[in-house]
Amino acid sequence: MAGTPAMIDSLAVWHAYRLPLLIALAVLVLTLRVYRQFNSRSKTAASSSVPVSPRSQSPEKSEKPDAPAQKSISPSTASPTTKITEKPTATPAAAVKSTAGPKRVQGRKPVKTIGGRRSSAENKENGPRVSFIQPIVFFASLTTTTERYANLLLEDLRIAVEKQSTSEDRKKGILPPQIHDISYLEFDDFFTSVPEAPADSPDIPGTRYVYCILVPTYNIDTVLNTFLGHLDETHNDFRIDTAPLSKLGGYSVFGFGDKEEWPTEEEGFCSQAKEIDRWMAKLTGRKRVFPLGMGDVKNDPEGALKDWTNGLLDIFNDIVEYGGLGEGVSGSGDAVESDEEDIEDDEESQKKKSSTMVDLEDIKMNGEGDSSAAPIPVDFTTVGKAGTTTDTAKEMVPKTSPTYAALTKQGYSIVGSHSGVKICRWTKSALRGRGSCYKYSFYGIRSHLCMEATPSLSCSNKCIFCWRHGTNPVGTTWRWKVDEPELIFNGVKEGHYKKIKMLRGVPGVRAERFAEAMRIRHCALSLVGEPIFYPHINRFLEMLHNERISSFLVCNAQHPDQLEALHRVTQLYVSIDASNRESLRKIDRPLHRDFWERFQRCLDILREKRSYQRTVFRLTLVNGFNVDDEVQGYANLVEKALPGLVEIKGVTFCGTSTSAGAGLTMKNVPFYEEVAAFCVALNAELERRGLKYGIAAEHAHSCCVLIASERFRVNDKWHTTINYQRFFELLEKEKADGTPFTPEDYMAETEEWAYFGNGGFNPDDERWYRKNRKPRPIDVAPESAPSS
Ligand SMILES: Cc1cc2nc3c(=O)[nH]c(=O)nc-3n(C[C@H](O)[C@H](O)[C@H](O)COP(=O)(O)O)c2cc1C
Ligand code: SF4
Repeated sequence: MAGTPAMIDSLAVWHAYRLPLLIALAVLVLTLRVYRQFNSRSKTAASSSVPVSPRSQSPEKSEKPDAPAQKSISPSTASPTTKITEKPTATPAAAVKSTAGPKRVQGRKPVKTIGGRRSSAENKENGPRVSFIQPIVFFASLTTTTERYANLLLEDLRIAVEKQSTSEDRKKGILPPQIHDISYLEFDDFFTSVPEAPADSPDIPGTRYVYCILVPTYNIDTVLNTFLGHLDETHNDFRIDTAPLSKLGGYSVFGFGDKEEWPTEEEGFCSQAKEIDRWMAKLTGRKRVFPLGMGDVKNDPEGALKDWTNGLLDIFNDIVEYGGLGEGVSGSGDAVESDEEDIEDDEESQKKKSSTMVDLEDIKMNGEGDSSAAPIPVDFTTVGKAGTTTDTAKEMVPKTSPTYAALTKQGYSIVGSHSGVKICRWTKSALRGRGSCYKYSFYGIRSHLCMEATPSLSCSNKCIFCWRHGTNPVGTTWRWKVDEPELIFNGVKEGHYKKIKMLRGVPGVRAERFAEAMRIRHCALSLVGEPIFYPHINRFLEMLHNERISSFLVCNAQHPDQLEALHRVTQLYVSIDASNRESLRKIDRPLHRDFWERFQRCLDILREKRSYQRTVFRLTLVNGFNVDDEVQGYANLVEKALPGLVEIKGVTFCGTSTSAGAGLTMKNVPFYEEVAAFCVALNAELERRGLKYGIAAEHAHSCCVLIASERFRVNDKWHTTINYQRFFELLEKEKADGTPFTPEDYMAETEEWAYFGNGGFNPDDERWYRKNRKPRPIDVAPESAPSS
């Protein structure tokens, strides 16, 4: 059928352009639909048919009272037995109560973020910089004990206020405390929303309340149950933000209980204080400024309260000094591990999250656990010569280098240009009363008193099982700028304390352990790298000892000259990663060509040092690499160096690309039974050779066993522990008048629970098993990794 020319033209155009035209049309229709959908949704929100509550019209503004500011009660005006309840000036919640209708509460829902980190935007939400703290003491008391202590706390706070500068134009500080008896309290005034800052505060926008809550525990029905009910209800009320108290500066709880009747927390000691602490964490968006404190009414409760108060005041000063809670605490800078509150406390979410749940000790600080924090390999071996440590020498880890970024991301604090400090998982565990590392069972080191540091991040090996070697600089000689030991010493201490402080808001951290942790007692120079590589290692050690900080130094048996020149340490380790040349080459992948000769020389030096120095072999067993048929070889090495102690542990699987490249998998991680069997075999071989050793202790939790020389056996009892006080006395005497001393002079009896066969877990601590996982070798692997 023929058409008109115009029709034919149109058809031709249609045939030529139909495809682009159809696509354009489809896009247009789609865009219109999306636009309309979006538009209708936003309209629904704004033009909801649900009537707006009259109280949602910014009650703070419209109902702000003219009434005088809240009155501060000082102990002088409050007799110990007076029930004191100061009503705050009209608060948003108070205003809400005066009219009928559902509550509407101002607050901030905590933002859930990956890994518990909060964005800077969220931090801004916390409002302006905190310049003034207004402490409020809340207490409940049936038989007046807690009330008495609440008044002591009030007095201490008042003294702290008086000690501050009194100048009129004071820009920051602590305001006079208030006190309230929970029994007479209108809960809504304080525990449904945050009252407004007192009108007489010098800086209203910069003033934050901090709640200090003191409660006893009663297993009968009391006001505490009503109070707990209110906290629960507030948190779960769908009309109220889950964290309506997030505008607080923070909170902390102290409980009183009776250990005679309720000896452990499992049996109910201070259980209600614990519950309140958990609810407050949720309601405030995890703003625990100081760990939960607990006092046993039969055993110096006042002392425990004093320690807690001192800690609290310290934090108050930090808050006003730095304008917020500081790093690591929710609602402030880097909310490290803040999501733990949910992981631990929220039973429901625990169930939901069980498949992905991890234990706190596994969550490494500063993104350590983050797979994106993959190590960046850096190799410095091609540059420089020994001794080129002039001013023009390069920095080992410059701030701008990828190595610096990778290490800090893994949780190291880099000090100066070549030193580092890091908190180990056992320190966190000990702070929470969940046990210390094997060094507690073997040598009496409580992990929360121990600092893990190194003055040299560089190493001369590339061990297959090292967590960090891909990240670390390596080299056979020191050819970098050398930092002064003072700088390193002060820097590592500062870094350590800073990291400890970051843990104060973590659930379960015990107030008394937190306070103890603020005084370093031990230093493990085994973090990573090679500490004796640092040219001023002896001066650094002297600084540790001058502050009575014990020194455990681990070296990799590759630097005999430095080992020979090393001064006395509390305990000297040499890593023995294999029993023969070939195996050592495969495992340690040393950079020195004469690595075996160096290794042998180090053993000779160790043999010489053993008369006046505690010496240790540290063996790390890797199935398929250094275990099979090597008992004889290890016995040869022991026979050569005659170390005082032999620590044997299973390798920790680190899952880095390096270890994978070396063919290391979970199969290479020995089970504890395998480690124990190896120790029995080695011990038998030593015995067969007439060498006087025995299996002294174990820490099954970290897959670690200790073989000790009979030098440390007195009256049929092992003495592998160290009397640190005695060590420092002897050291100081030696320094003063040259009186030498031996390892036997400062040994102490090993605890029976640590003996081989008894498990090695301190019964005073709470054994903590990871949930929802079968025990596997990795579960019992201890330190983050063997370092050198
Ligand atoms: C009936 C009763 C029940 C108690 N229940 C517990 C308890 O479950 N856990 C606990 O640690 N202490 C418990 N206590 C001890 C009190 O918490 C402790 O004596 C506290 O100091 C009392 O403080 P108050 O004088 O301020 O009321 C209980 C005491 C009484 C009299
Ligand atoms: S694992 Fe090492 S660093 Fe950590 S507490 Fe024990 S000794 Fe100290």
